[in-house]
Amino acid sequence: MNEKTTADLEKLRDLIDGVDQQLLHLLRKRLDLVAQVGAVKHAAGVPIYAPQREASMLAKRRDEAQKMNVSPQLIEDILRRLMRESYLNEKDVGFKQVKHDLGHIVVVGGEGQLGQLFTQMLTLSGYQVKSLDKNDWHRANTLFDGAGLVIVTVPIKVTCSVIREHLTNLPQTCILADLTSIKEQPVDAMLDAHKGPVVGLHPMFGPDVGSLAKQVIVVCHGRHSEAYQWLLDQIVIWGARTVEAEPVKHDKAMQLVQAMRHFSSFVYGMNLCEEQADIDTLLQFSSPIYRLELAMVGRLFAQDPELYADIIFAQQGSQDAISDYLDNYRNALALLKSGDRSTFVEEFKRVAKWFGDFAPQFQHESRAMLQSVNDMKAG
Ligand SMILES: O=C(O)C(=O)C[C@]1(C(=O)O)C=C[C@@H](O)C=C1
Repeated sequence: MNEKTTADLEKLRDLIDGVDQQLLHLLRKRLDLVAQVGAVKHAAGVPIYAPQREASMLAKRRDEAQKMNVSPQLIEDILRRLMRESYLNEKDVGFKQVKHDLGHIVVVGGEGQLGQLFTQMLTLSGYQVKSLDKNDWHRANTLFDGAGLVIVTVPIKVTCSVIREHLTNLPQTCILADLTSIKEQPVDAMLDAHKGPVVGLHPMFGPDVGSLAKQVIVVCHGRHSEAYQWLLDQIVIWGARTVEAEPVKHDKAMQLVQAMRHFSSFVYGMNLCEEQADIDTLLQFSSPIYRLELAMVGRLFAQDPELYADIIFAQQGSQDAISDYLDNYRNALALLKSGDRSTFVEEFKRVAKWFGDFAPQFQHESRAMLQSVNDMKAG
């Protein structure tokens, strides 16, 4: 059935169409300017992401919006979305190459998704990148000859054996780095296998990010940091932020942030499957928050099970973190079964106090996310 309309409504809609078309022209104009910014940044080696510029620009536009009786949040949302577009456009121009006398780079596991992403970023920055995948070991010596940087990005379960068995004869000055999501064992293995510069990296994002702007890469220093400082500078030019961490501390955090988180999403999905839940019906009755939650769980099952098995099975300590979680779940269930509502409320308050200022901050952040989930609904 056609939507109801009137002649007056259609007249107004024509005017709106005109304004939207003007907006499109303005967007084109902005994109052209951003392309020029990209070229200037490329030449000067200025990072793609400029947080101070963003903050001052957003503050000014919010202020102006307020005076024009336009919602400050509206202009902020639009500008943030536009800046996301800028990161992608500026990336296409390429990046300034920080290190010129490096020799080539070898990505071990270059055919994997993360390997491909790093190959793309390094190539866009002017480096010569060669891939070494599982069927290429027979020509490893040729590939490593003259290499200035070797990056290991193979499944976690084989990372240490690949390093210990195959990376013991790299050129002395070559930098050895890895992108594994655990750090203690791979960094130890790299330090044992190679006597030159070593650095452990953990990109805190999946390979499907369009650009590295605002993304975080954890850096675990191994040896001779002065030799690979250029790589960290290069990463910053890509728009990412580097965060230094001790491998053991990093791995402990990963047990909670990754292994336990992914495991509970896995169980959530498994439970829906066991219950033979009808996802269409669930979605129909879903508030945005439930839809978001379902999307976060569902997206897990759109990806490679081997990858998640790798992450979840990688650390012995993850089992303890998951067992603790199960204990807490059991205790909370016992409260529910006993009908002890007041203790539940007390527990709730205790945890809320522990979250402190983060609780309202997360509420604020999630509000924007939930609104975008709602915006994306069609029909
Ligand atoms: O001004 C810049 O440095 C830009 O790259 C442009 C722009 C924008 O789209 O306005 C994009 C990314 C930066 O983080 C800040 C602003």
